[in-house]
Amino acid sequence: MGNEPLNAPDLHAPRIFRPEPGDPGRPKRGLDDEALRTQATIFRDDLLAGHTILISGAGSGMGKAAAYLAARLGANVAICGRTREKLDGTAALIREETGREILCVEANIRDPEAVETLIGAVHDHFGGLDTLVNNAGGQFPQDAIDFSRKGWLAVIDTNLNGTWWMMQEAAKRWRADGKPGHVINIVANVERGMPQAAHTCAARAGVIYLSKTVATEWAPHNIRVNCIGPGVIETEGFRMYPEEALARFHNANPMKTRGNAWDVAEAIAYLASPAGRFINGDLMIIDGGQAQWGVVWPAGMPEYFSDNGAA
Ligand SMILES: CCCCCCCCCCC/C=C/C(=O)SCCNC(=O)CCNC(=O)[C@H](O)C(C)(C)COP(=O)(O)OP(=O)(O)OC[C@H]1O[C@@H](n2cnc3c(N)ncnc32)[C@H](O)[C@@H]1OP(=O)(O)O
Ligand SMILES: NC(=O)C1=CN([C@@H]2O[C@H](COP(=O)(O)OP(=O)(O)OC[C@H]3O[C@@H](n4cnc5c(N)ncnc54)[C@H](OP(=O)(O)O)[C@@H]3O)[C@@H](O)[C@H]2O)C=CC1
Repeated sequence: MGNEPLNAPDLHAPRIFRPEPGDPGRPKRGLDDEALRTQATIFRDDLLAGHTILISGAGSGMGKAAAYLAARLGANVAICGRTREKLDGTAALIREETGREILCVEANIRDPEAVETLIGAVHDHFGGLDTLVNNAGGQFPQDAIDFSRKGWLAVIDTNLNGTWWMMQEAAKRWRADGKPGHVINIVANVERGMPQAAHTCAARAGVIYLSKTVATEWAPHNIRVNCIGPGVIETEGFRMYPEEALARFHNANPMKTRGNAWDVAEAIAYLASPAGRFINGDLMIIDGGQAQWGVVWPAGMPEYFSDNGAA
């Protein structure tokens, strides 16, 4: 697979991709319900019995897979997102496969009052919360120089502020109740930066160091805080990227492959289980080695980089 530039090498031409509503003519991506139903797991059936887990953005992708796996392992599951039908889809899958009911709350994590209500609803419904998974988030691919102010703010507000409102609110409740707690923040592999994803890179780096900091501050309250940094994981979220770019996403890592939502769901289950009890302030990278090698230009590679700089 070559690394030809996707766009004409005009340094002044803005690279913009906006998916059409409904994605006409585009393939569905990620693990569908059928695929989720048939995933095997190494974990025992009752691993998370009695454990309450709240997963944001669980109407699709990694959040949905994580919610489904947690329910299979016996957890009390609460999920949130902005779109009711997507949340209902996750609840229906879980009901059909496990017979368990989950709590679905329509909430925008950018709204701190909605977040306060959400955390309260989980406590009211299940009598507490053990693990919060901040998975909701996203971005669009664009050269940073062309970001609109609104676009920059949307990505920062979702991925940094939204994550913070959730973790702070959960921690306040844990402190008030004198209960232990655990936060898992889904970020991204930002170690080498991310061309055409600078907004999310800034937000995720913020979350990683926020997490490392409060992992210490909140240790006296028995609250652990960890991050998971996925590399290129094929999900419904790939609709944000043009097909020509997606055809090259495997070049992001030396395994030359894409991960899937189950890879991340199993890592979440591991961290939430008793096996994770001494893991705190960590960043678990699940990226097939992207931190060491690989290149992706999700909005099109500028000609300047097209020979890949290989010696
Ligand atoms: C070393 C190797 C590194 C490799 C790096 C590779 C990088 C590729 C990453 C691949 C791996 C990551 C994959 C994923 O994360 S997949 C999951 C993605 N899922 C999503 O992104 C879905 C959620 N995303 C969103 O909801 C939106 O993107 C957003 C976060 C912006 C949500 O904001 P909001 O709900 O407010 O959305 P709006 O549509 O109203 O947009 C607000 C403004 O944002 C600007 N905007 C939005 N879309 C685009 C676009 N496609 N291009 C340019 N600008 C955009 C715009 O200003 C919007 O306002 P207007 O509509 O009024 O103009
Ligand atoms: N897939 C990948 O390769 C990678 C993904 N990530 C990150 O992992 C997380 C999961 O991604 P993935 O499963 O791939 O993508 P998806 O787009 O499938 O999932 C993101 C979910 O977040 C929800 N969401 C977005 N904004 C908000 C908001 N303001 N409030 C509440 N919910 C919101 C969306 O639902 P709705 O729009 O209905 O609210 C959606 O269900 C994201 O943060 C993503 O950026 C990081 C690195 C790589």
